[in-house]
Amino acid sequence: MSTLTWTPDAPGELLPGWRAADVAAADAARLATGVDLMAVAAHALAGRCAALLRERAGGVSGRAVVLLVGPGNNGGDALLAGASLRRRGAGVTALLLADRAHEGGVAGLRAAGGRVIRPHPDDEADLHHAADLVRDADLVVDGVLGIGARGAVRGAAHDLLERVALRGGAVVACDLPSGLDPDTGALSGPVLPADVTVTFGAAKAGLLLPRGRHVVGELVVVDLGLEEHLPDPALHLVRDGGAPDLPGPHVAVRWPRPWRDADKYARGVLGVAAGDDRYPGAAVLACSAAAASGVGMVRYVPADGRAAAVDPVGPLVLRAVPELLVQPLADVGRVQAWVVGPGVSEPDDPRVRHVLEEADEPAVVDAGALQAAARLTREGTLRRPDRLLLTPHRGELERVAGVLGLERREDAVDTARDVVARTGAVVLLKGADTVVLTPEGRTTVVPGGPPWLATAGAGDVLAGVAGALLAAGTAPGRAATLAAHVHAVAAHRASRGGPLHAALVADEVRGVVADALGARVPGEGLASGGAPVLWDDGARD
Ligand SMILES: NC(=O)C1=CN([C@@H]2O[C@H](COP(=O)(O)OP(=O)(O)OC[C@H]3O[C@@H](n4cnc5c(N)ncnc54)[C@H](O)[C@@H]3O)[C@@H](O)[C@H]2O)[C@@H](O)CC1
Ligand SMILES: Nc1ncnc2c1ncn2[C@@H]1O[C@H](COP(=O)(O)OP(=O)(O)O)[C@@H](O)[C@H]1O
Ligand SMILES: [K+]
Repeated sequence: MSTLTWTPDAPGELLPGWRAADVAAADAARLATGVDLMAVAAHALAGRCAALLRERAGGVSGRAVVLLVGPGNNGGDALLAGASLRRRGAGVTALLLADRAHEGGVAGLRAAGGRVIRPHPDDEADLHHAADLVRDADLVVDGVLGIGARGAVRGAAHDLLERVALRGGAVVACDLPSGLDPDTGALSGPVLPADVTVTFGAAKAGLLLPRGRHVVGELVVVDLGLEEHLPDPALHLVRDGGAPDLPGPHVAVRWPRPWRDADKYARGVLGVAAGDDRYPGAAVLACSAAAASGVGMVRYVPADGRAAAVDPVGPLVLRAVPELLVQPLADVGRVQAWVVGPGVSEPDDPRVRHVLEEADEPAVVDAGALQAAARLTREGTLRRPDRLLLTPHRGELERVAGVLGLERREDAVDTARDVVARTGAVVLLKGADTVVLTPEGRTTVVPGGPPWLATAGAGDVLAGVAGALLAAGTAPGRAATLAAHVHAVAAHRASRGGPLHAALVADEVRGVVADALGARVPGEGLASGGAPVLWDDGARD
């Protein structure tokens, strides 16, 4: 599977993505100014195809290019790019896979000397021949469907894609890989994973969402001058620092830093209400990760109101983080934020009740506290939802949605959006990639760690990192995005391509943050440079 990178090296911390309808409307507005958008799009597409041919096949002239052409303008782009490649000496064959094809495109390719074939959808020999052409090509341009796509690819294109889906040669997707839903990234039917996706005018949201991201390859966004015609983006993707184990500029700019004469209380005290006799390790992991993230102090609150002297979990936590305080619920000192739920197995744990029903500080609500948050939402008694960050994985999200009585959705991101709307809290949806959704309607996709991160306790580490950020005054939405990114980068470092366990991820967190803060922030010199930087209040999200 390819991973997504994007070119040119766009400035900024986040890559925005838009809904197909918004891009189509912007296209129309721009077309009305008299610009030949298709010519610009096809020119850029041909340029990237030529570059890929040079990289992969040693040149353009004499190389075999096959165009998969659908009924609309997407096929038109591919045909015109094919004409350009033909003029550069490539052998270009267009396979027309629908009952109609862009007329100007077909004429342009023919005029340049390209070959045009229309395989009969019911003729086995025709399809067989077409599949052979695709398999033997140095480069395939996927121009079957673009933003006009509705559902899985149908007809001859479907049958052909099914036959060639696992071919080895280079694939360039025109605007988007056909079969990928431009809004949700859902893949239906056969899809040719692309080495490069050349997308026009603006990145489509589906190219950045978890399900779509992995068939996009390198993403090239062609500037069509649409900026002034586009509304706010539907979502953003967080960029890394150039490699998965390097933190991106997002962290350098937004991670809270202590000012010069800060003290431990002002820097943020985190209460951790996690772990019990069944799951003591969750407390260790959440506290270790919080300490590694730069919190001023951790107060660990054991189960059942037990004093430190008799609680069996306290000594384990103290061994991992000697500087923390073990304080039973009745005696816990002031905190600026909470982590509640990791490793909490009793639904009636008094710590959960305290944090969700009595406390007013911001809180990360994870694992054993999620259903209680849902139940209290239903009963209308959940306190300060706008200061809560819910961190479910898919299974937990389903259960939360069930308690809330929400309609079943096919896509977990849609379910998460419904949970945000119903609870008024930020939701961080865990998975191979992480998606953060806020009540203000902001959706941020954070590229995940390696699949090795799907391991017990990894979520406890994430909760600790996010809790430290909340304690420092970072708003829940921003804390979620920062924590998920640092967690993923730390996991890449802990893994180095091989197995990891959760405690190793917590160990890497400190180095990831240090590297991010040592990095230069564009226009600001050294990120940590001299002048006091106050914990900010999240207003910049
Ligand atoms: N609008 C513009 O000005 C620009 C459009 N451009 C290109 O035009 C594309 C959009 O063109 P269109 O609106 O013609 O849409 P498409 O080229 O995506 O094709 C949509 C057509 O395919 C058919 N179709 C839809 N879903 C199907 C399915 N599941 N299986 C089989 N056939 C299906 C429908 O008949 C529909 O008319 C963009 O993706 C982009 O490549 C670019 O040239 C840039 C400028
Ligand atoms: N396939 C995967 N690839 C990468 N990261 C994953 C994958 N599956 C889960 N993760 C990440 O691993 C962590 C698992 O958290 P969680 O399910 O809460 O585990 P636990 O409850 O054992 O701590 C999350 O950060 C999640 O995003
Ligand atoms: K396409």
